[in-house]
Formats: sequence, C-alpha cells, structure tokens
Amino acid sequence: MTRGAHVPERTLVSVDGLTKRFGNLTAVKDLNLQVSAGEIYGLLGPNGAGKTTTIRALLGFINPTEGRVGVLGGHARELDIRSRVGYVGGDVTLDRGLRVRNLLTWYAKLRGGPAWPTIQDLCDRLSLDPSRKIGQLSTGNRRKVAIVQAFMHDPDVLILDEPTAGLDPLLQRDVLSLVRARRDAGASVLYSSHTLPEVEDIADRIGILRRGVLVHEDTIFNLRDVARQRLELRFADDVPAGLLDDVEGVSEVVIDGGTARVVVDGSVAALVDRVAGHRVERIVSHDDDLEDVFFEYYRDGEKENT
Ligand SMILES: Nc1ncnc2c1ncn2[C@@H]1O[C@H](COP(=O)(O)OP(=O)(O)OP(=O)(O)O)[C@@H](O)[C@H]1O
Repeated sequence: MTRGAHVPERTLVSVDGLTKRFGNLTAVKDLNLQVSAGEIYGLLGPNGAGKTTTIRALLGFINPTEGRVGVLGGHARELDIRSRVGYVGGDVTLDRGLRVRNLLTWYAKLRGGPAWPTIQDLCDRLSLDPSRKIGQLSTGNRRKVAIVQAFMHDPDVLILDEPTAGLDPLLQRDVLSLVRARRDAGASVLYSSHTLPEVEDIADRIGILRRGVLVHEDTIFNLRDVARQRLELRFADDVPAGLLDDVEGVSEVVIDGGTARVVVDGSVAALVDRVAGHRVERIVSHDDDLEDVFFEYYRDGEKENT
C-alpha cells in the first residue's frame, strides 16, 4: 500500500513522482504537484491526458506504479482523513432506488455530521428536491446530489473531477461560488477540467497535463501576462499613417480607415502610450487569448510527436 507523503501542513495535497501504468500504457508519468491551503489548482488536459488517473491515485482508489500521494499529511484511505475530503467524480453512479434525502443523510452519518438543515440549505441552493428518488433524476440532478455530498461537511480538501459537466451555466456559477467559499475558508481544491474557461476565473494556478506529463504549470496571473490579445481600436478620425509602426509587443497591424486591428504580446502599455495623443473612441478586446495559450501547449506537443 502507498504510504502518505510526509508534507508540511500547509501543503494539503501532494503528488510526488507519480507514475501509473496500465499494462503497456503509461497513463501518468513522473507527476509532481502540490496544492496549498487556500489554493485552487486547475488540472487541465484533453480527454485521456491522465487527470482522472491522478485523482483516483490521490483518493487511494488505485495504487501508484511509482511515486507517492498525500492528502492532509496522510493518505485518503485513512478514514479520519477521508472524512475531511470532498470528492465529485467524473462518473456519477448512485443507488437508484434511494431517495436523495436518505442517501445524503447516510453520507452525513458516515462523516459524523452535518445536521439535516445544513444539507437542506445546500439542496435549496442548487434547486435539488431531496424527496425525489435517485433513479428518477436527470443526469444534471444526479450531479447535484454528488456536489451536495462533496460540500456538505465543509471539507478541508476538495477533489473535483469535471464537477460541472452536464450542469447549466447558472448552476455552474453556483458550484464555482461554493468552490470559492471553501478556498476562502482555507481548503485546498484540485479541480480537473478539459477547458480553460471553466477554471480560469477561479483557479490560482493551473497545470496542463498532456499524455500523462505535466507540460506546463503556472499561475493564472503569469499566463495572462504571456497571453496574446487581439485588440480593435476605433479612432474618431482616420488612423495617421505610420502611427502603429514599431510599437513594442504589437504585431499584425491592419488599418482600415479609423479602425486599427492589432495583436499585442504581453503588456499593452507601449500601445497605449503611442495612441495617447489621438482620440480613441472605443477599444474592443477579442479576449480568447488565454484559451489560445492553452492550445499552444497542445500544439507544441503534437509537433514533437510528428
Ligand atoms: N483502468 C484502466 N485500465 C486501462 N487503461 C486505463 C485505465 N484507466 C485509465 N486508462 C487509460 O489511461 C489514460 C488516461 O486516462 P484518464 O481517465 O486518466 O484521462 P483523463 O485526463 O481523465 O481523460 P477524460 O477527460 O477523458 O476523463 C487513457 O488512455 C485511459 O484509456
């Protein structure tokens, strides 16, 4: 059995040199990552990248081939630690014959609380009717049950494997606000997703997994810094000839009468300085920049393999 990694208390989730092989397939290769108290870590990657395998190893559902995992200074298989963890899995399988209320009460008993009114509040927040039978629920409502059981005991660690799949945008927003509230209370959150927009507003750091390897890890702040922005500047008059020549960080300049379209790498400061003496009526940002950065890492990887 894998022993829990010995980590300082502030690092609540740790993966040290994790490798997991299924026969000839290496699903995760020498992975290292840590999530601190009060931090949301977005684990990103396309289908098959190894996110679920990492999470299953962290929770003790599968044994690492090599390396160690640790949760709250021990291992998630230990009951006292498991009861401080909240988990939403990619596949929600629940006992179809039970009523929502009975299932949630059973989870609460396992963990020594919380009392029903707390659970009812969470159900209300997610518009989940606890009197319904699990088998009668839609996929989205079954996911809500999984979310309520994961959050109801105010866990110190949240491990969320694509938790909002199948939820409408309003509910996604509600789930994200529950996640933020736990982070603000000092919990560590590992949040896996295959798209960046889902986590970019809440994650403090992200790691990008590709074919089992962590190809990039950074803070959202730094990613934004290196991201390219496509801007459209609308001037009151025609753009003066040469105005946007040789501006630091600016490329792909296209001028059409009073409109200039540009791509900016990093800071827009030099561009703003250059146009300062001219009347700019409107600046439009086509802000798909971070997603571009994200896909850049996939593309680089594909090039390596061709
Ligand atoms: N029990 C298993 N036996 C054999 N292969 C497995 C097993 N579990 C996962 N794999 C393989 O390991 C690789 C990583 O899968 P994993 O489910 O971890 O990816 P993922 O990033 O979570 O993808 P998704 O977003 O599709 O869930 C895949 O190639 C998958 O087919």
